[in-house]
Amino acid sequence: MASKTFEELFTELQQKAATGDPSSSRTAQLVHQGVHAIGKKVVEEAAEVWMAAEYQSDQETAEEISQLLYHLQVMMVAKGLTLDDVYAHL
Ligand SMILES: N=c1c2ncn([C@@H]3O[C@H](COP(=O)(O)OP(=O)(O)OP(=O)(O)O)[C@@H](O)[C@H]3O)c2ncn1[C@@H]1O[C@H](COP(=O)(O)O)[C@@H](O)[C@H]1O
Repeated sequence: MASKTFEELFTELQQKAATGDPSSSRTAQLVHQGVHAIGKKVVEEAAEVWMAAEYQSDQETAEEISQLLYHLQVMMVAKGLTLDDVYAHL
């Protein structure tokens, strides 16, 4: 059972970016650091998804995918993009 949907997480991250405290919110911290730092995390998490898919369990792969999706959403928030901006290309 999912604890939250993709859309619910995005709404939460928009709020964290706007009002969150970087000392307690990972999202606020990353948005404060900027696109360069977020981009490095996106690439790191993408590589971890690849390695998990090849060499680790399905559960570990799912966890890595969740971390990649989180960092992609943080990038969207940092750039001021909405879910509709991305869905328009699906
Ligand atoms: N879903 C996530 C999520 N997924 C991954 N992460 C972050 O990504 C990290 C995983 O990356 P790594 O394995 O590289 O961890 P790390 O080595 O400690 O990372 P670095 O500090 O080295 O960059 C985790 O430790 C978290 O900091 C997340 N941080 C937050 N969320 C959710 O985002 C929402 C807002 O969170 P806050 O902004 O922290 O309040 C909440 O619902 C959280 O559950």
